[in-house]
Amino acid sequence: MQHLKIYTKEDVLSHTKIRRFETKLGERLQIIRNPKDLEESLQNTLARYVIIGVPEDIGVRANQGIGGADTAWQSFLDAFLNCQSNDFLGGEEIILLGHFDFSAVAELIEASAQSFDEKVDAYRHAVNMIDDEVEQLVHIITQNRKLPVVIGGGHNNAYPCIKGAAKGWHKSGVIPFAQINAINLDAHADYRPMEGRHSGNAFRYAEEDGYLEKYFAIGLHENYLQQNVWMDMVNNPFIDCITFEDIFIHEKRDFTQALKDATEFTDDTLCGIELDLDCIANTLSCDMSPVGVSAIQARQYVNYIVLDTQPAYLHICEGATNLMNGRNDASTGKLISYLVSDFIKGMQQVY
Ligand SMILES: N=CN[C@@H](CCC(=O)O)C(=O)O
Repeated sequence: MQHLKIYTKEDVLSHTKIRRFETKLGERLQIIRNPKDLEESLQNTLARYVIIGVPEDIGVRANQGIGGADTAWQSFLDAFLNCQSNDFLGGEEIILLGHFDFSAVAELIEASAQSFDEKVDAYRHAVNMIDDEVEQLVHIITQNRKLPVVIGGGHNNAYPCIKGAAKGWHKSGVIPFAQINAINLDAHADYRPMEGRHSGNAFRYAEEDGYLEKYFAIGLHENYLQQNVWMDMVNNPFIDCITFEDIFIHEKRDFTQALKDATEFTDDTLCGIELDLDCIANTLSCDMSPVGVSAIQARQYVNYIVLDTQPAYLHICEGATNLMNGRNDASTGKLISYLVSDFIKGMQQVY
């Protein structure tokens, strides 16, 4: 994992504003004690949740999308580390492990690719390297029975999350086969064909490679569902979905019923929890939209799914604070921070 940067206490405190008479999460959460031996550090901590950043937009660019998914991580840290440590969330139960830095790879591609097609090919090739490193880290975390909280990055990282978690939870003895389920709140199915890795085909690759058993997508926007993908999904008994239109426009099922259907469909084994921020209306993300669920509904999604499933990991992706088309919004990190704290608080209610 040559691109992984493991954080020190100083790294954490550099994002934490210390204030008298109060304690912030950044003062309480844990770091990896011995970066030279990640496994040993994970084995010797009572912390249960391991947060990692994958601030890259290589997968999005490989999908011909708008870059910028590499910009949300730092603003997430600024928000999350300055949350109050209190009875609702103390912080000791969390390890902030660090982040991957693939920026040199993206710079090299930008500088050397000669044409649009060459660039797309190079980005798709680079996603394989990201897949390998993210998978390896998720594998190590889960085989030590810790829960990865992965902040992206493009939705390409669902593939290494699923693969790494399936292998790791299997190795730990928690599941009998290296195969898990996934629930995804998203405007897009990300089940595009296997044309080279990118942010739009993580679930297809995970299924074809045998690491994803069942997949439930909630809130897909009909306008952005490719007909071939739709046909493949409806003809696959291991995949189910409900569109945004069926919930909010045609009102066939309400949001809570859709969440219940998702957890019932995937309740036979551990389940990856996926959230693409482009499904939240007006949230700065690679395929931002004026139409979508509210931030409160996204928080309800995380809380409901955690309480009603056996989580394998949490992955929040595609958020940005600065997009390559010039749009900015500094609040994305704070939104991610709410979602991460909802996940950990929810987990603590159950386990
Ligand atoms: N993860 C996002 N997937 C979408 C991207 C759409 C876009 O950026 O234009 C998809 O492949 O359809």
